[in-house]
Amino acid sequence: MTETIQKRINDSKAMRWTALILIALMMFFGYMFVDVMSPLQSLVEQERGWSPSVFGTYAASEYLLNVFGFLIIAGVILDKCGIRFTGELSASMMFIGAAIKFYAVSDWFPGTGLATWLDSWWITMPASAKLASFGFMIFGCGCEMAGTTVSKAIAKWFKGKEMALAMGLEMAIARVGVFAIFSISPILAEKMGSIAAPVGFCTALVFIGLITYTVFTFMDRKLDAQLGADGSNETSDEEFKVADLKNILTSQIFWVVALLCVLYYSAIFPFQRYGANMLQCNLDGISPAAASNIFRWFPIGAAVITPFLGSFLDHKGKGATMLMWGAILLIACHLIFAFVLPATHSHVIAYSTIVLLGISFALVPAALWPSVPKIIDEKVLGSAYCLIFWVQNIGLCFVPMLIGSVLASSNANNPAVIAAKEAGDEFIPYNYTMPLVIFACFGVAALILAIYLKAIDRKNHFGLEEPNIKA
Ligand SMILES: NCCCC[C@H](NC(=O)[C@@H](N)CC(=O)O)C(=O)O
Repeated sequence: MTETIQKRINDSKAMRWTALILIALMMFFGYMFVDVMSPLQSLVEQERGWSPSVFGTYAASEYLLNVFGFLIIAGVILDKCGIRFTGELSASMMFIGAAIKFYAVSDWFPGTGLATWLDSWWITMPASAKLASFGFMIFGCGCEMAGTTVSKAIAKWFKGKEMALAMGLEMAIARVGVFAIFSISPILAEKMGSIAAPVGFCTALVFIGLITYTVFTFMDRKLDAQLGADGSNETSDEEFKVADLKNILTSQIFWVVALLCVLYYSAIFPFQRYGANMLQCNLDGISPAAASNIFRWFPIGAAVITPFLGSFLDHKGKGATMLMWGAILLIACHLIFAFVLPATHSHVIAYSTIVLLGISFALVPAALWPSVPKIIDEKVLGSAYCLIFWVQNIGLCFVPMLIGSVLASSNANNPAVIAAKEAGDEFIPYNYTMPLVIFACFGVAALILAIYLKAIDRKNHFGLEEPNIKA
């Protein structure tokens, strides 16, 4: 008998890819909101009086509650209440946080009683920055919880199917969002004459994300009805217990993956903040805009390649090997930036290293996130994703501060930097060798963990090297 019977909603290609688009849109708009103010730093300083250090405090606020334990609670909520409730909760938190931040930077806020009160303490931090940081903190909790919920949702909908491709596409769509907002945000701010305009625009998009996720929950309800589950814990027959967290935290492979994740991402996201300036410092005479133009190929390159690597992983496997190659490329790129670029000032080397780094940034995320369901029991998958994010967020919160202080101390006696500062120049020609060597060291540690991961996978047969789709 050759006839195939479609049993469940996710057996239909059209339905499962529609589900993916609906949930990916929430992350697309979320990632846009995260970076909406990143290209507006000098404008925020002019309009609202945020100094660079105020801007730094505001940027760190996104991670604050997550680092102090919110992500652990988020994991429990996700495994106890399921992807529908947690997704709605996170999308709502993203919207509420975004709306608070929009109000804080809007013209309606100055002069209110709240603004006067917020201005009366910690006076170096303007009232608008305090309220915006509060909103961004709530948004950050929602966005990270959403990131893990989406991974668990994809694992549920694409189990035994194109799971890595789906996760790769979701990340690619989110990266396109970052790329898009870096171009749109300054244009909107200029055309509307206010930084509040792009923030308001992205707040509206976050609300649309809440709607698209709500539509997905109806599809997911149908899948659960077909699975015969009751909807409270959709992916497992056994009920999740908080005590199960102990099993994750005492699992060796969990720690290998979590540490690999924090080390790798600590050499990527914090580098993203300095990348354009690093290129400007090493390619004589190039403008900030020209440096950004080279640098933007990094996330967009990763976005293009990630789905292909995801598809490769689905059909051929080799997840642990991909993690190793991602770490090797990361080390090579940071060392080229540290030693070869300052010696050659070559645009060709700059471009090719950015492309190589983009390939690394595709290899590791494409292999890492779909590997988690292979090593962690389904009923604690949400908690595992959240705990990995938690460890990662600690790194993402502190590494930028480490890099900033290493950059300052390693340039304290740099004659070119001293001269530029004395002359009041806008452009300070920093030497980035030390921060880049630190990034490369993170890569070396990640590579050692990737090699170890491959070895324990071979011994314990987790299936990290095997394809997701069995022929
Ligand atoms: N469903 C998404 C999987 C994770 C994607 C990953 N993002 C993160 O790790 C975030 N925690 C980063 C952040 O905190 O900004 C990525 O590769 O973007």
